[in-house]
Amino acid sequence: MPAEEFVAGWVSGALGLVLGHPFDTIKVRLQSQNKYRGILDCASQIYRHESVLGFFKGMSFPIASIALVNSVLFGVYSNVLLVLTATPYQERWTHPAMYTDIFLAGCMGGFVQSYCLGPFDLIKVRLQNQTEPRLKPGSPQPRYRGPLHCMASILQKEGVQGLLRGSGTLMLRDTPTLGIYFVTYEWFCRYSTPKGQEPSSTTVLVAGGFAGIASWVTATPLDVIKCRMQMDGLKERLYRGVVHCMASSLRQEGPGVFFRGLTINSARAFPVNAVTFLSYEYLLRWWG
Ligand SMILES: CN(C)C(=N)NCCC[C@H](N)C(=O)O
Repeated sequence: MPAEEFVAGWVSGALGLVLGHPFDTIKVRLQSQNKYRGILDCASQIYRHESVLGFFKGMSFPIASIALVNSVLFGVYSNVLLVLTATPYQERWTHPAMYTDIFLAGCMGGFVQSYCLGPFDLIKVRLQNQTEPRLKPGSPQPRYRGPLHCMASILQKEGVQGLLRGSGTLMLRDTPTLGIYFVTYEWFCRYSTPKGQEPSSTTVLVAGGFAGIASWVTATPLDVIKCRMQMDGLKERLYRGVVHCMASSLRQEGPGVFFRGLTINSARAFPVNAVTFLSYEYLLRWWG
């Protein structure tokens, strides 16, 4: 089993994560709170009330979990593709796989990844949605003092089931969109590279960026619902399930609700996934 693919997935995911976290915080706030007028308003409110640290709320847990999550995604993807095509990584560009195999391997990676990601993502979203400034003495205490306290309070108040809140929606979001992610990446690399050659660094960067955008554009409607399901239960239970959450969000806010955070998701997706794919490819080439 090629273990390098798992390690490369971890390192590349961590680089992308740090770069993209401030965008991610703005997106989560826009999707689950109605008090912001747009991206700039949200960013300036975070900066004014919570300082630059506000953008990095909830980052420690994703950093700790990215080792598991991204290595699972890239490791499962590469190994499923290896099983489907019997072509090792080194021969990927000389014997290109069929797009259906790439899509299936990506879906599988997304499906398995979502099982590991659920509780970490829930804690991240809950922490990102806390608007209390961290360092101001005398200001109200936030509900959660940090990721471990957040996890303990969820377990205590909402039970083990509480830690899995939103996980089903996460799985629905990630399974097809990660298929789209890898297909877009491969398609762009092949389109911009002469047959049989390895793509250049610029091609890998741009292909990774577009793969990120394509996957997030298609993931945004379920991303909004996932975010709402994860915040549900904090004060009162508003939704009876995914379909009820979709229907009531649509009824109350119109179809535009499913595209909330789309611009920021796409703006974040390009640099994050450009860096992720470039470091992934380089690490694997370096290991030979
Ligand atoms: C749910 N979707 C669309 C994805 N997970 N797409 C893959 C991008 C992964 C990358 N770590 C990122 O956060 O952009």
